[in-house]
Amino acid sequence: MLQVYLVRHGETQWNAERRIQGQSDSALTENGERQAWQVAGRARALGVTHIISSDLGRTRRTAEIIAEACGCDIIFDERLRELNMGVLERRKMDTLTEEEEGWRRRLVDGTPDGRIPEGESMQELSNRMHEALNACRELPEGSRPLLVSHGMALGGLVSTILGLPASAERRLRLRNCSISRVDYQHSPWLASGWVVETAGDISHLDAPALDELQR
Ligand SMILES: O=C(O)[C@H](O)COP(=O)(O)O
Repeated sequence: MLQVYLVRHGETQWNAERRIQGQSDSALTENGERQAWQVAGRARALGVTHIISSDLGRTRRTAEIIAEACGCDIIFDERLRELNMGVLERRKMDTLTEEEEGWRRRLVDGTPDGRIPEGESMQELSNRMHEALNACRELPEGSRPLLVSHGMALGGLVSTILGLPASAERRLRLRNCSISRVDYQHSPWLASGWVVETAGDISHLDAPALDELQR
């Protein structure tokens, strides 16, 4: 059985300011760095052997901290990037017009073909996330990989493994530096292929991120 750990990056400046990131970027806050060290300790205890990360700055920094704790190299994979949020990237949520908030709400509420103008749909996001996850099956026997990615990207991946539409991803609360685990297996008791073992575990963190307290 292949066990794959899924980690969302640490809290960023824009998470704390409630500014939309998508494939734009902002640095980890001090709290985000601390969260990354805490999840890194958990990853070391879990025996992680490979770290595969989105190439955006916030995931890159989180992956570097986990790699230092685990003594692994990092493979960067752009398929693990956050949803492209088109014209709304870099905008503060409380400055959106009614029309813009409507585009965002359609994504959050789970309209299957919702997309922000010039952005990506949840199905497109989920397809590339599955490709990146399936690439883990090529790693040597006994590997225990950890993917570092983003809230909507990981939410879409876990939702679709559960058989929900990719647009159901906002039904999952995947907090900064939470760990989820998915297994590739052929147990007689479970559906063949990927199954979800845990989603959104934050028991290794000593405090939730600022943006999470506001939700
Ligand atoms: O602002 C965003 O892009 C998303 O809502 C959250 O993305 P993140 O997981 O990269 O913070």
